[in-house]
Amino acid sequence: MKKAGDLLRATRSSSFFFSDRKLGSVMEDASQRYSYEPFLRWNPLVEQYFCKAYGPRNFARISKALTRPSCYSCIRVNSLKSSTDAVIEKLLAILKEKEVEYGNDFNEDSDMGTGNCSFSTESKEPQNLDVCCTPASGAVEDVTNMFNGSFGSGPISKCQFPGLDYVLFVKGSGPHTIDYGFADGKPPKEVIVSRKCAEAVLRGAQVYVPGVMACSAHVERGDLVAVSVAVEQPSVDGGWAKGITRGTIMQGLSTDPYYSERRGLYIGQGKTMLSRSGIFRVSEGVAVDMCNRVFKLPSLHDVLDGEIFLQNLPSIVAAHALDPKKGERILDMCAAPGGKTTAIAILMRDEGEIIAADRSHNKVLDIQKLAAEMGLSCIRTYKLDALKAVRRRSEGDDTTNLACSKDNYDVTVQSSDSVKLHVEKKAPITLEGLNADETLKKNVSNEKANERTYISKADIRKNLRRMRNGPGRNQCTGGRVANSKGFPPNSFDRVLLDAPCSALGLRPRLFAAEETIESLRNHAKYQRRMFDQAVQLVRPGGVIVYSTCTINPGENEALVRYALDTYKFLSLATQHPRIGGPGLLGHFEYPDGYVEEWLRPGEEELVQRFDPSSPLDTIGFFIAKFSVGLKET
Ligand SMILES: C[S@@+](CC[C@H](N)C(=O)[O-])C[C@H]1O[C@@H](n2cnc3c(N)ncnc32)[C@H](O)[C@@H]1O
Repeated sequence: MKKAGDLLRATRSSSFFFSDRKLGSVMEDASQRYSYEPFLRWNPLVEQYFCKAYGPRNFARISKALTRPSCYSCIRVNSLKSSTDAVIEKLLAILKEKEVEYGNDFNEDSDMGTGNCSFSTESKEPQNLDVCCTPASGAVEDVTNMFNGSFGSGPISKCQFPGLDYVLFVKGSGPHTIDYGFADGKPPKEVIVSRKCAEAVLRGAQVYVPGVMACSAHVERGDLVAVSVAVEQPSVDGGWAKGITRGTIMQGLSTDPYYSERRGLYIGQGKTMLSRSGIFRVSEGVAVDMCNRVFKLPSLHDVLDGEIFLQNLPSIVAAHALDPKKGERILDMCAAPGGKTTAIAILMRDEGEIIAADRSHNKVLDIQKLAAEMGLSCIRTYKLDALKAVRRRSEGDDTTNLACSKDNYDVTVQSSDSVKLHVEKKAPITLEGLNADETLKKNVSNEKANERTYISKADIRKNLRRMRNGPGRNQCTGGRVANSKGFPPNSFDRVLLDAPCSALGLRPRLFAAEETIESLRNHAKYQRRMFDQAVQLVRPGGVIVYSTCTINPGENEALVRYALDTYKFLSLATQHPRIGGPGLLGHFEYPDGYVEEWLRPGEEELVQRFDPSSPLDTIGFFIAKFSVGLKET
């Protein structure tokens, strides 16, 4: 049986692994070199584990899908502020006005040099709005069916799933073949960016100065450059290294850094906003204005503040699965930046109480900002370690206090009228992460990874501010955050645990080998401990929804198995809407003899597993919903 890695390598070999001796020669096939055909590297044991879970072919498909962005942007309309039709109209006008068609938001007046990069409808790129990205499965018809043909000839479509007509899809396109201007053996001028920068660019961002690793000699402002990415490579110590010094000059020769490794890793063409020396002299700002992208997704981050929220479809479905009712008391245990919290609040028509907690002070501020932006008043935010979310008896009723930013004296206090701050007493200065479990913290770096999908407008504004003004003291935005000591058992009608996880479902991803079998198992341990807290906090008769954005069954099906085997009063509940696929049955035996159990027959249809390679073309995501029966005393 061929392993997924073998299959991937086999597909890749014809274009990627021909002799290095040919590289740099005029004989080199430019269409192969200057293409986007990434290959996702995994830790070998992790790859084996996933091959067992999915089968090698499926895993190869999933792995491939992860290297690409979804072929559409998903938008949730704030139905308390606007109507879906009104938003469609505004978005169409915005798209037209800015000519932000499929990521080509670069026609704004520019004082750049000449270059042939400006967007026009006569561009060489296909402008056919009906051309979606090739889904990983290759089944364009399936994607069209998924949208029930509702895109028609326009770029925006309403979601056709029952109850989700306030969700909009804005079509993107790709992968596009780009002519990088390789002529007569003369290589184009180039810019190499970091992997994280490249992943952001594939999602529609520009290349910012900190993301540039290397650049051709003699690059001037206004030059057209080919942008490629330096992905981590095996290092001599057996780990992975970036292996490129920032500021390296490229000569267009095979001796350039990562020359062969960058083959097939070209993400587009752009116009430099600074000269080579400028790029490495300044610390912020746009370095390359991407004008010709491999994937074109409309850039909608900065529009219709408060009226819309860019959110992955499975996240919206997770809020629905919780089925919150007006007037209920809901806990969102790991809530920042508040995407699901605000979705829940809107489903409750802003009536009831949502406790939105996160362990990070600054991220709690982000929830506040988002709630304020969306005009939601039923959300109370707290800084709380979900591992200590159940209040111990000895801590009495003094549930919360006020934690201020580290340099509170120097910053403007930001609070919002529409976000209730439950403030009972002024607290001493609290440092972020003080409560976090140190051992687990060492092993689990999920928080950072997870941040990547959830980009709130607050984040974008914050980043823009930082670009302009620098990070500021302690990188702290300042503001008031209520510090919680936890909540009494059985005090919530419903609990959402959108757990920090390995984030191996997020797209696009160009490197996955940082996760080992051990780190994956540590994520799972962390999640179980959080789940234990959720079980105590929800009342009998209540509901728990558990979700992750990873494809790892150890953090998904195995958590469900743990929950059902540990707490006999829990049962899996049916979810509405049901859009994802079934869960995984079976088990996996680790080399150390530990057997990880997944679902048993009959349980698989009760969870939702979003496969990134399926025609839905979403991120990898998992949702389980539990009904809580009478608890043992
Ligand atoms: C997957 S993200 C949550 C995304 C959020 N639910 C949304 O939809 O916008 C996981 C969050 O868990 C938080 N987190 C990680 N460890 C935590 C802990 N021990 N207690 C509380 N929050 C934690 C992270 O700060 C991160 O914001």
